[in-house]
Amino acid sequence: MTQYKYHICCMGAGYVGGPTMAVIASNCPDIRVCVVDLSKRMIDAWNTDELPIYEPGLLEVVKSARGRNLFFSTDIDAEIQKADMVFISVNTPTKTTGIGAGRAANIKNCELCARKIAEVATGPKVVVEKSTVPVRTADAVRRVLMANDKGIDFQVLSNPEFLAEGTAIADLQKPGRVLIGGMQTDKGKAAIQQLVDVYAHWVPTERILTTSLWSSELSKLVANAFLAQRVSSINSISALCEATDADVHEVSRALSFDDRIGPKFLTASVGFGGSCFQKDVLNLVYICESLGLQEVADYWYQVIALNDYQKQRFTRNMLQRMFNTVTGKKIALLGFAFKKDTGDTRETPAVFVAKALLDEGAKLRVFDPQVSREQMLEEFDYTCGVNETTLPGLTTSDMILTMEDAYTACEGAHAIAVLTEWDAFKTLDYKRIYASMAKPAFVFDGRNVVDIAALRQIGFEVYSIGKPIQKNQFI
Ligand SMILES: NC(=O)C1=CN([C@@H]2O[C@H](COP(=O)(O)OP(=O)(O)OC[C@H]3O[C@@H](n4cnc5c(N)ncnc54)[C@H](O)[C@@H]3O)[C@@H](O)[C@H]2O)C=CC1
Ligand SMILES: O=C(O)[C@H]1O[C@H](OP(=O)(O)OP(=O)(O)OC[C@H]2O[C@@H](n3ccc(=O)[nH]c3=O)[C@H](O)[C@@H]2O)[C@H](O)[C@@H](O)[C@@H]1O
Repeated sequence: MTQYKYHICCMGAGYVGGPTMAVIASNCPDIRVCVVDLSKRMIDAWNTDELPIYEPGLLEVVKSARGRNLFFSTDIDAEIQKADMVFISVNTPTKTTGIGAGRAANIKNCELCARKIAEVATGPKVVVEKSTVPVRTADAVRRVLMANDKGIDFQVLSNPEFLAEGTAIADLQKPGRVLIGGMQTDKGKAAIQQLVDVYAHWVPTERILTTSLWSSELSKLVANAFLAQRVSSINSISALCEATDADVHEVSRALSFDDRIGPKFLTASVGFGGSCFQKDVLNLVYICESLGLQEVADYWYQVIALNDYQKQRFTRNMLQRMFNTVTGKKIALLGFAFKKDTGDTRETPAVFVAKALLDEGAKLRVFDPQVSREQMLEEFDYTCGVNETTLPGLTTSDMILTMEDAYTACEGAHAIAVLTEWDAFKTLDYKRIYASMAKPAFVFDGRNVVDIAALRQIGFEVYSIGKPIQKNQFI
């Protein structure tokens, strides 16, 4: 039987738990890592080569360690008992009801994990908050754990994750930084060191930062808020560019040469999506409001308000350019995921654009290389309440068709809306697409991926975020 130096259990086998633990296991053959989840479906999929999430390079990493020192299981109690260290990597979505609804993060799942650990543990453990949580959640986790009546010692650490979907493996293999927060007591420092030792297997120690628990928890929320703020900032400028014939790409580039600003996160878009930016900024807003810091809350809330404006602005422009009606018109949506190289659709701007078009009576033909029809319809239902019962007299198939490829999606369409920046959309045969579409044929590019000049040459009427508008094309 293999002897492991250390045992890790991770509760939550989602976008963070799965890839993070796979990378730990592949870099630490001396550590046994087991990822557990309440969802048998997720665990079963992790044990096949049809992983439950799409992430470039993930399957190779999983295969390199699965069965050696990486395991996926639903036997949560047994795996917690075996572990020296338990990561909590469960979802912390925005609350939908009760106090703080629409703002506060729901940490119910984290608390349930802490209760489960306290219930089944038979020896001391380091418990690591990997989920993104409101600042001071570690205190709640610690109190739940310490309320066990077995006299077991638990140390709680905060180790927020900074990976981005689509680049998760690269981000995990070569992280910009690993952040570990812990109590500044002897036991707390010893626990911090245990986690440092895990990451030090492959991360240079100068990139492993240690802080207090509260600084670590808060830094994660603030990092996402700063990133989201940059996207909202450049998106606000995209509206100004369209009004002045400036080009947002040129403006971004000009900014990026200033070292103090830098080149990243300056790409204007139809709006940011994903499961975290909105959730985490709203959570920051809620925390500030709860602490009576209303001006600070208002400041950060603008990041969300601008993002909503950007999504609405995109759809309003489509409507206005298409003679103020899309009723009965076929519209091809290219892309549905919230960004390229992922199949994740949580908070995707595509669903908001799609919902607004459906409200106007459009018929949607959607293509995304990584999103199934089932998942799209789930997203419509979850985010906008659109389902068979809310489309009176219609089935969802009357209004939303998912297509095999971009070409069939565009056949007979009046307009194309590019909503995810998949590389493949840059090199489509747009001449062929143009020939198959109703005329005038519109392209609304929410991701600035198409070659505007080339498409205009073919005959398309093209509108891209933050780009000079082509005036009087048909006059
Ligand atoms: N998705 C991302 O790119 C990133 C997410 N985060 C944060 O990481 C946390 C997890 O996010 P995701 O992995 O995206 O969520 P997810 O929804 O993909 O996965 C969470 C998993 O936890 C499981 N779970 C829930 N309660 C459980 C319990 N009591 N016991 C065992 N399993 C349980 C669920 O069944 C689900 O499979 C969130 O707090 C999120 O804000 C942080 C950085 C990046
Ligand atoms: O906490 C999290 O969940 C993660 O949130 C983001 O990662 P993610 O949401 O996966 O993806 P991003 O690359 O940040 O993109 C978020 C959204 O912003 C949009 N975006 C991003 C960059 C940009 O310049 N413009 C822009 O519109 C993307 O298209 C996407 O819709 C952060 O980048 C991660 O560091 C963080 O760990």
